[in-house]
Amino acid sequence: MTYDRNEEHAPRRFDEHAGSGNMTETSQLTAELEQWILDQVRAGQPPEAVLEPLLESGWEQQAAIDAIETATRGFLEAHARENGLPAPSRVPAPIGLNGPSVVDAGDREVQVLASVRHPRVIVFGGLLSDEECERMVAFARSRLSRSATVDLETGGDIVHEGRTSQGMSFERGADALCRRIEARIARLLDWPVDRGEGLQVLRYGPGAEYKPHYDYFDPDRPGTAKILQRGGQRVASLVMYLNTPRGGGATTFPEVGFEAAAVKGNAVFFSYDRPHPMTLSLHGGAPVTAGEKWVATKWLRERAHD
Ligand SMILES: O=C(O)CCC(=O)C(=O)O
Ligand SMILES: [Fe+2]
Repeated sequence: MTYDRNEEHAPRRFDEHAGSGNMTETSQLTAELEQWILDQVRAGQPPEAVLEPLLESGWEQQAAIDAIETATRGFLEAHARENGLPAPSRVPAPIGLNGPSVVDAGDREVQVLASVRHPRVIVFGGLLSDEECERMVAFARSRLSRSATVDLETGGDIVHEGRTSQGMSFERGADALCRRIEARIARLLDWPVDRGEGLQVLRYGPGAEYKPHYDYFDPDRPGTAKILQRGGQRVASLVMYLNTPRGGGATTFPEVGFEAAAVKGNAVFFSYDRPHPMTLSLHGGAPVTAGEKWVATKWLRERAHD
């Protein structure tokens, strides 16, 4: 039995697992296929190792992903319960491995520069135009300097104000530029605009860094339950580079020795299907060694964040 539409293109690897014989005309999650998928998951195969044979057999990518999700959901939930882990959530999954090199993001074509399976990381090229980056920086910079003036006038807590002046948050849909970028991100990541938080802009001066951290909310902290009422957990992050620092400033994933270079207009996306270190989503902004670094971060939630 195979799950091909076209036997001539039957991939050998899949045939070995599935045996040979009848050919199905359409992509269907038969009981046998469901069992085969579960066998792969139980054997510890990564999702791509399950997906690829289906794609090679002629399945549409989305249909194949849906079939794998359906087949594995119950198993993964039970596995999580038995091992004391948080249950996995659905996450934005914009492309598969060895997918297209260019993705249509509606009003712009975005390049796929690099991709890692675990942690799930994708580096995008040309997500923002130079002009969009410059407008975001100009807008944020004037806000930051204004807040510094207020500090001087009030003589407020300098350390605290100094920290907050390094960042500013937009409401979602705050202005036309934010709306345009948010719509593009929603299309690129196939994740609705209303499941995104407002953009957050950060500025790192020379020597500044963001120590490795997780972006999800720690389930063990007392304040987390209240945060989760509005849209659930964070399940993915998109860090967009608004300039190219003269030195340093990469986004690092220290557990896997991977870093995304900060290049103006590019972005690094990473997802984490549960609030747990097993996602390997620990990441940080490495020290800026020369010049400054500006980023805009978009966090994606499980549900609508209204
Ligand atoms: O600046 C970076 O490269 C990382 C930023 C980040 O981790 C965040 O905004 O949560
Ligand atoms: Fe982060």
